[in-house]
Formats: sequence, structure tokens, C-alpha cells
Amino acid sequence: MPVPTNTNANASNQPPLTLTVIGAAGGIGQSLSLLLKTSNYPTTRPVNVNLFDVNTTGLNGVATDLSHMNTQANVKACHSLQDAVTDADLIVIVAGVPRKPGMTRDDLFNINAGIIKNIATNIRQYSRNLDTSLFTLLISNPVNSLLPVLNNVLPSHAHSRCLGITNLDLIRASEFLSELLDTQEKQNIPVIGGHSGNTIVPCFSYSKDYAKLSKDQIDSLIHRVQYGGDEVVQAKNGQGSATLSMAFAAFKVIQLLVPLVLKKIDYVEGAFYLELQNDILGSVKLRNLLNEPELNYFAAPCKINYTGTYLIDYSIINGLNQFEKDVLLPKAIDELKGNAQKGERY
Ligand SMILES: NC(=O)C1=CN([C@@H]2O[C@H](COP(=O)(O)OP(=O)(O)OC[C@H]3O[C@@H](n4cnc5c(N)ncnc54)[C@H](O)[C@@H]3O)[C@@H](O)[C@H]2O)C=CC1
Ligand SMILES: O=C([O-])CC(=O)C(=O)O
Repeated sequence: MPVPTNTNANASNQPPLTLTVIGAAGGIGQSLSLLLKTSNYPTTRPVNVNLFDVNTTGLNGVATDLSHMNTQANVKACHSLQDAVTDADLIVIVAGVPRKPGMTRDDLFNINAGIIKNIATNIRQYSRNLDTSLFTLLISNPVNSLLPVLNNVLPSHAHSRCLGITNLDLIRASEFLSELLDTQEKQNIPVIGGHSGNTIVPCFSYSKDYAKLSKDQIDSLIHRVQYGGDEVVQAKNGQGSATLSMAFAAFKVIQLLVPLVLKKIDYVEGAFYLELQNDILGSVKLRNLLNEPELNYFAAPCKINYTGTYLIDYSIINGLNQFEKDVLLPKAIDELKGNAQKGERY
């Protein structure tokens, strides 16, 4: 059975843009790979979508299926992590186990931490771009603890390009508000903190319609965003967690980052879970504002250039209302510190 490799000739001899999906045969991986295969990329360089999964039958099936589509990107089934990561400009990690009803994301830690550590070890050993420009997007759960596991293996100068993906929380906040208001308008609602239950802090006070909402409506919106993942897990009733909406959320992030990776723009703005490093502007100020000098990981709006996150927008904290600042944030931070320590100690 032939395994698809790049099908389009590289007439220009330009170096390809390489996007790698690890966990490509899974629920998120398949949908995300489809989106990446069918996307238009603003470049004349060849675009390679490298797929890897330990489920080799699933991997070959997905890669063969996608390879018949006459689109810009070439798909390649990689049969080792080394092959998948060596030339990557951007790696998306969706490998691991999803939740079943009754489980928390934290229940996935033991099994998924080993998977992430192995992937990180391969990135450290083989990625050509790790030291300069590689972006690594972590989707596997629990994100709050697994990003520290990833970072523990990778050199610290690469951490500002290792981003935990919380975009589904922002998308849910926007959509649930729109549904409640019965409008087509989709507002941007900042969501900060982390990616599980109480650590998810949706900031609905930033909505222009906040004053129209009752306290009960606000409480139920916050709860729905914090436990939106459970809503899908329960609906799927043992058949996994959010896959289609997550693939959409990840694709949006990749669409944002690709022009940066191609060096077509100087910086992008997005919200990510990441390590607070002293050399990222705004990190110290954010810790001071939160009165949390020991807080090592947090999700917040950031500015990112092609060498990584260079600014964390701490001003988000100043704009919060009293309830968000005094009730939601302290609960989130308590859990976030424990979640990060768990990963750091692994
Ligand atoms: N950050 C977020 O907002 C979200 C995160 N997730 C998380 O994403 C992860 C993946 O979810 P699904 O795609 O639904 O799971 P899935 O079970 O459908 O797919 C996971 C894939 O990973 C592969 N895999 C397992 N170990 C591997 C390894 N060592 N190397 C390469 N591939 C490996 C499996 O063979 C499988 O194909 C889960 O941990 C889930 O909790 C899910 C939704 C949202
Ligand atoms: O809830 C889960 O397990 C998957 C997830 O992270 C989400 O849907 O936000």
C-alpha cells in the first residue's frame, strides 16, 4: 500500500512551509488536518502538512484520503516523530487521550504527560528550527499542567514560542453570549487564566452589552464557558470530547500565526496560556498586579513576533470588574499554581 508523500513538485526550489500535526488520526487531528489541507496560504512556497500518529493504520488512511484533494498544501504521512518534527515551522500537538463522562481534565494527566514528554524529547533532539523560530501549540489536556511538562524538556529560550491553546474558551464565550442575546453579532470576550473549570476566567464585563445582563445570566454564562467542555463530553456520552469545535479553534490560531511564520507581518495579537518569563514584557507587571510573584503560567492576551511572545497585555487585569477580580481570579490562580507545579515536577 503506497503511503502518500508530497505530491506537488517544488518547481521553485523554495524551502517549504511545514506544519505538523501530532495525533493526526484522532478526532481533532482528522478535522484539523482537513482544514489545513484545504486552506489557502499566502505564499508561493510549497506548503507541507506533516501528519503523525501512533495509530499507523489510521494515519495512512487519513493521509491517503486527504492526498486526493487538489489543494495548495501537500500532505505527508510521517512514520516517526523524527520525520514529523525535523523541518517543522509549526507543530500542533493533539496526541493523547480525551475525557469520558465523569472524568476531569486532570484525570488525563498521568497518561498524557508521558506522551507529551516523549514528543518534547523528539522535538528537542530533531527540530532544526527549535532554537530560532519553531512554534509549538499544545492542545492535549490538561493544558494547564502539560505545558510545563513540554517546557521542562525544551530549552527556556524556546518557551515563548510554546503556547497552550485556550482559543476554544474565547470562541465559546463569544458564541454563548451571542446565543443568549439572540443576535448574529459575535463579540470578542477576553478569557484569561487557564483551560479547565475554575481556571477559565471569562471576562464578560468587556462586553458592550454587559449592563443589559442580569446577575443570573452572567453567572450562567460564566459557568457555561467554564464547563463547556463537559457539555460536549456529556453529549458524546463516552465517544470523546470536543473535536470539531476544537479543530476550528486551532485552525483559527494557525491562520493567525502563518503570516508571522512566513515573516509577512511583524507581529500578531492573540490569547495563549504560556510561561511568564521575566524577559517577556508585561510578565512582571502582571504578577505584581495579581500579587502573585510565584505564578509561573497564565493565559492572557499577548503580542507575538516571529521570535516568540514579547508582550503580555497586563492591562486586561485593570479593566476587570470587582467580581471578576476578587472572586473569579483568586479561585483560578489557586488552581493554576497547583496545576503548573504538577507539570513542573513531572
Ligand atoms: N485545549 C483544548 O481546548 C482541547 C483539548 N482537547 C484535548 O485534545 C486531546 C486529543 O483529543 P481527541 O482528538 O478528541 O482524541 P482522540 O483520541 O480522538 O485522538 C488522539 C490521537 O492521538 C494519538 N496518539 C496517542 N498517543 C500518541 C503518541 N504518543 N504520539 C502520537 N499520537 C498519539 C491517538 O492514536 C489518537 O489518534 C485530548 O487530550 C483532549 O482532552 C480536546 C478539546 C479541546
Ligand atoms: O473538555 C474536554 O475534555 C475537552 C476540552 O478541553 C474542551 O472541550 O474544552
